[in-house]
Amino acid sequence: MLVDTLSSDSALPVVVTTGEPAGIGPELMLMLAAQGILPAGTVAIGDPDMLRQRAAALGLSVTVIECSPGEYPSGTHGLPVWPVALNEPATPGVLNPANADYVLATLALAVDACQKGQAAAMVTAPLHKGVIIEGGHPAFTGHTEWLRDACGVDEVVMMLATDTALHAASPSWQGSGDLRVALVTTHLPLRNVADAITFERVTRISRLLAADLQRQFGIAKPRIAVCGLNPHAGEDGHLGREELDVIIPALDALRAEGMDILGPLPADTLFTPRHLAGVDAVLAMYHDQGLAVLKYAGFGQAANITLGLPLVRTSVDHGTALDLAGKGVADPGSLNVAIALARRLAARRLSAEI
Ligand SMILES: NC(=O)c1ccc[n+]([C@@H]2O[C@H](COP(=O)([O-])OP(=O)(O)OC[C@H]3O[C@@H](n4cnc5c(N)ncnc54)[C@H](O)[C@@H]3O)[C@@H](O)[C@H]2O)c1
Ligand SMILES: N[C@H](C(=O)O)[C@H](O)COP(=O)(O)O
Repeated sequence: MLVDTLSSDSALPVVVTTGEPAGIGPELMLMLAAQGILPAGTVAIGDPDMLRQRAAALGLSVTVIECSPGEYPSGTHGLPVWPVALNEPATPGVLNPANADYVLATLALAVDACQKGQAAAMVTAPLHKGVIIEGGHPAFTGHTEWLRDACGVDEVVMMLATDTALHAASPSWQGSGDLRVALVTTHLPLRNVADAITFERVTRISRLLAADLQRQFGIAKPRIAVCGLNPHAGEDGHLGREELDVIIPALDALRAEGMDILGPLPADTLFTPRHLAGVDAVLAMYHDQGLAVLKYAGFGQAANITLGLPLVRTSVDHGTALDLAGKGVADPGSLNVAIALARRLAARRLSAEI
């Protein structure tokens, strides 16, 4: 399991931004509500009329209950929604930059609610980075970086984790337990990755990862396995010098501080059960190095957690899936995992007062 079995006993709701309105986010939320598996105290943030139209189009029997931000009804079977109005009507599968500000407004409302103590945690359904950029936000690269700036912190860490506890019957992940993968670099072109792997960055991200594995996941002394950047972790400098010049000195410095760090290890064999045994998290150097493995192991059974924030934020392990939007066939499993994990992390924070 990712964390202990604490369930949220906070009186505060967990808020879920419904994401890109042309994507699958709105219907995944409606599907969970229609299946009756949304935990009480879950509130959606989005356009109520869009959600009603999407429910009707998909034949989902869900009563959308519009509430004022900060309020939510208890004991009802519908989907409580804090309203944010679309700028223009949304069509499933068809992106519209005019709604970029709507998507960001849903995020701002969720952050505000967490900061004001009106919500215990926030969960984000997928947004489409490209259309946010085209909608007038050229520096936008993703929720993770946007939340870092919105919360006024210097650094955050993107970590995705499988949660087989919620999918005990799934055969897809045959490793030594749940897999957690954090990233040194996130959303930047592959061409720029090597230059972004600096001593400073590797040490900062590793320290944040270890601190939040302790603080949020209750792991007293986390063991972190670190990937090399180059094939065969650089082959002693013959296949790239980043390991010798940057990563090994950074990991040596972290070990000298008392951290339990393995590596750098060749990334192609690090993700095998023998190497993962006893490891609490893998630190990958770049997005697809780590997330391809994580998603192979548990797509639909994993969640994305932003570490280093003053609030709890989880998200799905997938994107807007425009090819599936409006069809009612997308898998809501990851959204379910993300909501359950947010509740557990919020409960842990509450009990530990962290
Ligand atoms: N948490 C997030 O906000 C988040 C996460 C990942 C990607 N994205 C964004 O989503 C957009 C599309 O990205 P992409 O095409 O790389 O990835 P994607 O996850 O949207 O789609 C990749 C493939 O997975 C399938 N898929 C995705 N979610 C699924 C689900 N719930 N059930 C079944 N199949 C599913 C899609 O149909 C597609 O074939 C991009 O703008 C990307 O940046 C956002
Ligand atoms: N890197 C994430 C993934 O592949 O699932 C995704 O793009 C979401 O990132 P944000 O949470 O930063 O939007």
